[in-house]
Amino acid sequence: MRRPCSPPRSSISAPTRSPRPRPTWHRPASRCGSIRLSRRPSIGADRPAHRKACSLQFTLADLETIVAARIASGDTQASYTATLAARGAKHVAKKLGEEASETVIAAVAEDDASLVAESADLLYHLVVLLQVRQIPLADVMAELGRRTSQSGIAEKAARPGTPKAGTSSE
Ligand SMILES: N=c1c2ncn([C@@H]3O[C@H](COP(=O)(O)OP(=O)(O)OP(=O)(O)O)[C@@H](O)[C@H]3O)c2ncn1[C@@H]1O[C@H](COP(=O)(O)O)[C@@H](O)[C@H]1O
Repeated sequence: MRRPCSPPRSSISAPTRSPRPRPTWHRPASRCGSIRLSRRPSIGADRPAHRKACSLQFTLADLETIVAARIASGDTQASYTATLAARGAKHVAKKLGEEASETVIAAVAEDDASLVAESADLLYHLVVLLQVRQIPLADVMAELGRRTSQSGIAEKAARPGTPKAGTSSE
């Protein structure tokens, strides 16, 4: 599990009893250490995204940019993303499934910080999987955007073979 930025010393609270404490605080931009950056140009290209991350305006599109650069670098010595991608879509999908399970466990049995951390792991692995399959995140966002024209309940009711409201046996 990835660690978030450490807080300034003055804001560190007493240790919790949670087996996997995951603080949600964030360092000021100049001290942020949540994202590892290389000095090499290919990987250092995501420096603007790092600055953005540390100002709490980070987006999934920013993460996609970093992930794409790491995969393109092919640097399996320095990059977990490159290592993950090199093992192929099946392996990334398996990791995504594990992260999904950990997110579910965090949702039902752990604290908010754990759920936030597991959710970040889950989204990261999803972004890597989409990149490995060469599917732009924009395609997923477009699909989500398309769905805003209809409620989930209306969409489900419109599916062929779905019983009309009030006629279900459940
Ligand atoms: N957001 C993430 C991120 N979230 C989780 N992880 C990594 O995902 C890995 C898997 O987590 P697990 O807890 O499952 O660890 P594990 O079971 O020991 O993993 P395995 O060795 O079995 O694969 C860990 O190494 C985490 O560090 C991430 N690795 C990278 N990123 C982002 O990707 C960028 C590039 O990272 P690198 O490719 O490593 O340079 C980073 O700057 C971040 O922005």
